[in-house]
Amino acid sequence: MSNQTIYYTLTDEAPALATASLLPVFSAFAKEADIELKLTDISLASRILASFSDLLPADQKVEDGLQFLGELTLTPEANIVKLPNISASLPQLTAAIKELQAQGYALPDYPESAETAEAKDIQARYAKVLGSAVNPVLRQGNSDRRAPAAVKGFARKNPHSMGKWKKTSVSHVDHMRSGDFYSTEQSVTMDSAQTVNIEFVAQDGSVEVKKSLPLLEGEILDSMNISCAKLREFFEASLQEAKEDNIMWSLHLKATMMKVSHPIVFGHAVTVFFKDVFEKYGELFKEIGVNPNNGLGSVYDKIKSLPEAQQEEIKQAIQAVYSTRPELAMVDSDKGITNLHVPSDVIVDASMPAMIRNSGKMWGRDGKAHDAKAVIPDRTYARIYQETINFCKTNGEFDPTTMGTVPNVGLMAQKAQEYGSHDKTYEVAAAGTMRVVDAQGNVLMEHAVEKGDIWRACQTKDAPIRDWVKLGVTRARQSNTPAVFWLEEERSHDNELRKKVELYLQEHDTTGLDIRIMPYNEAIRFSMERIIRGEDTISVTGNILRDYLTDLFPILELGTSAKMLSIVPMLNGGGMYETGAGGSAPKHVQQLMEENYLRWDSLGEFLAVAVSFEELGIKNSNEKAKVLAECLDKATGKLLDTNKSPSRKVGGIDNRGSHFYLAMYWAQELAAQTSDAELAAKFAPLAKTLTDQETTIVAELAEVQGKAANLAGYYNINLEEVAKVMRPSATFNQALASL
Ligand SMILES: NC(=O)C1=CN([C@@H]2O[C@H](COP(=O)(O)OP(=O)(O)OC[C@H]3O[C@@H](n4cnc5c(N)ncnc54)[C@H](OP(=O)(O)O)[C@@H]3O)[C@@H](O)[C@H]2O)C=CC1
Ligand SMILES: O=C(O)CCC(=O)C(=O)O
Ligand SMILES: [Mg+2]
Repeated sequence: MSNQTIYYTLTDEAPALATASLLPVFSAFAKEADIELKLTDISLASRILASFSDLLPADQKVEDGLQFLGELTLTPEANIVKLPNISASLPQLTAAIKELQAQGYALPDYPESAETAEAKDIQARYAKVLGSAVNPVLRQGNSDRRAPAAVKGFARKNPHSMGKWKKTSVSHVDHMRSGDFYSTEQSVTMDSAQTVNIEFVAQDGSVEVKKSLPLLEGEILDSMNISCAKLREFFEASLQEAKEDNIMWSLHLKATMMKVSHPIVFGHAVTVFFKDVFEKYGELFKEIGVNPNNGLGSVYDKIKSLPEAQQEEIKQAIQAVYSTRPELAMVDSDKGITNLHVPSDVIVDASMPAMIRNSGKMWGRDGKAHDAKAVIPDRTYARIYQETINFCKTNGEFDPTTMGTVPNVGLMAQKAQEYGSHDKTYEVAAAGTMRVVDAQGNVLMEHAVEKGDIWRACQTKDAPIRDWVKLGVTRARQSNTPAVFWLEEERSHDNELRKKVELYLQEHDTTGLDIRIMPYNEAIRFSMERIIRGEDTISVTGNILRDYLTDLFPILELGTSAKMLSIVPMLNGGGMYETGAGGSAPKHVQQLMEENYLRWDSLGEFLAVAVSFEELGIKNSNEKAKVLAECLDKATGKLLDTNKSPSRKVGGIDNRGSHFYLAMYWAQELAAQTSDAELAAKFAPLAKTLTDQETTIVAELAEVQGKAANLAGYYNINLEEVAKVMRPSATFNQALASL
């Protein structure tokens, strides 16, 4: 493997479309510094194909890009630019399978239930692809996410819209008060390396070993349980309260990343909300394969197999429920898609900040925004949103022109905390006890459980914690900013973590630094009190708070988390540069298909690639790579200053136009710099051509807008076909080819 290789990921949806236009720019420039950008396909479609590769004919086999990159992350040479990918919910996974089957791949259907060995094998293969299956594998380091100074400066000068907050807003967060993960969490730190067993003890005393877990010395192991009965009671009470108070009801989960536990929670919300329907048609639904964990969409999908009259009857029964329940938040009011239709439509990290930015309102049936009860059942992290809402009610909305920033240092490496919980999460089949037993037979933790409860264990290894503390201190020192470790005395996991934080802080010179440890509510209030005074505060948090906060603050500060610099310094010395902190923006693809306009902002890619070049330059003493990086950063600054980022609507500059401007400014910077004469000479003609041809190129790009675009595939895109749509300017293409 050449050290001069950067692996650029091909993912899904909007970022994959953007790649068709942007990668040719990066590749053309990189080659002048002897850098190769290798595209590695980790899209949902390719991951499905890879996991069935042994069963596919030779011409349909694909390389397992994720496995390749996963191995690469463990080496010091790793230099990966990672774009957001779909973490597929079951409905998305089945849609992708269907598309691939239609394209001629003889893939098996997803088995709804798996009794035979063959079905079990198929299900296990698909389970590997389901949900957040990429990030936990590639993130072999902790996370450093921040808004670069140029981006923050731009947001201050060009503030995004912010919904007004009124003191009279009745929006709030509703969560369980008992029986959730928060109230049941137990945690231990292993004093020696050993294998422990997760066991289920039935009421008759029989013991079933669910799993053996090899643990390292110093590893933290947690276990916790959600009571199914209390969860359902909570949903019912919450719905009744919302109905009485005449407030919209809106569920916010992360069924994608928490791929085992949250779809089950989502399913309970669906069956409680539509209780009348599920009571009446429960047996029938079972027969036709309705899975409430896949949302109301599953009902509409599966009843298609029934006679028309019966379908109509069920549809009417669903409609009748709406009059007995509070108004339900909508995902797409024009199409009648509710918050309970598909588990991956409303994803809490992005959906709660969007609600808070929008005056605490969600969209209703009438297409208008209304105050809402935001339902986030488990209290562990839900409370930070209530605190933010309280703050906005008291102090009004945040002001992007003056507010400070909250960068994050997140514990994430080696599947830390909830990230690694999926293969240790169980929907309990019968009443009994779930317990963890050590090698000597001592019971380390145990929970009394009932049928339907959701029990899980999480692991956090010592080395990642030590690295995370170091990263927190380093960021505090480098940016001269107070850093707060968010740790809660009420959580036993955090108490174990805290001992290590206090220990490992001693390994660093912290003189002159402001480093604190605070419980979540205080930490967020402290950060927000500082933010409105224009002051910055680093949040040093566990994995889920990392995820939540790196959407929450960017969306309030910058309008989107796409503008974040997201670095993963890997434990083994390599680096992964993630683009932005958000997702793959499915809505953007819809707009491209309808009117050939892609509003995806590639700023995250620009920032990530600059750091990737810089790191490669440092590691390989490649001076040209460093010059490319410096000039790319300057070009990005200029692009912001001159307002050449994509606008939202047809007629403006879209993703492709912003790529052209980036290339033009980048070439201009390279031609003008004096540290590398060879590069300056090489890029001068390109800078001239692009500058001279600006009007022509912009016109060629604008010409295609406004008509439908055919992508020939949603999940399994053909990059050459997509390039026809995404590279419509012959003049620009020729200029790049001439390098
Ligand atoms: N790192 C990763 O791999 C991540 C992957 N995901 C995956 O992404 C998918 C969508 O998740 P979702 O929660 O809807 O979050 P997204 O971040 O994709 O979308 C939320 C909204 O943010 C705005 N947005 C996000 N990125 C950009 C960008 N680059 N340019 C302009 N606007 C942007 C868009 O708003 P508007 O419509 O107003 O333009 C978009 O509709 C899911 O499949 C999820 O699993 C999610 C998070 C991280
Ligand atoms: O892996 C995922 O599903 C989502 C990751 C995410 O949202 C994040 O890292 O911010
Ligand atoms: Mg996120």
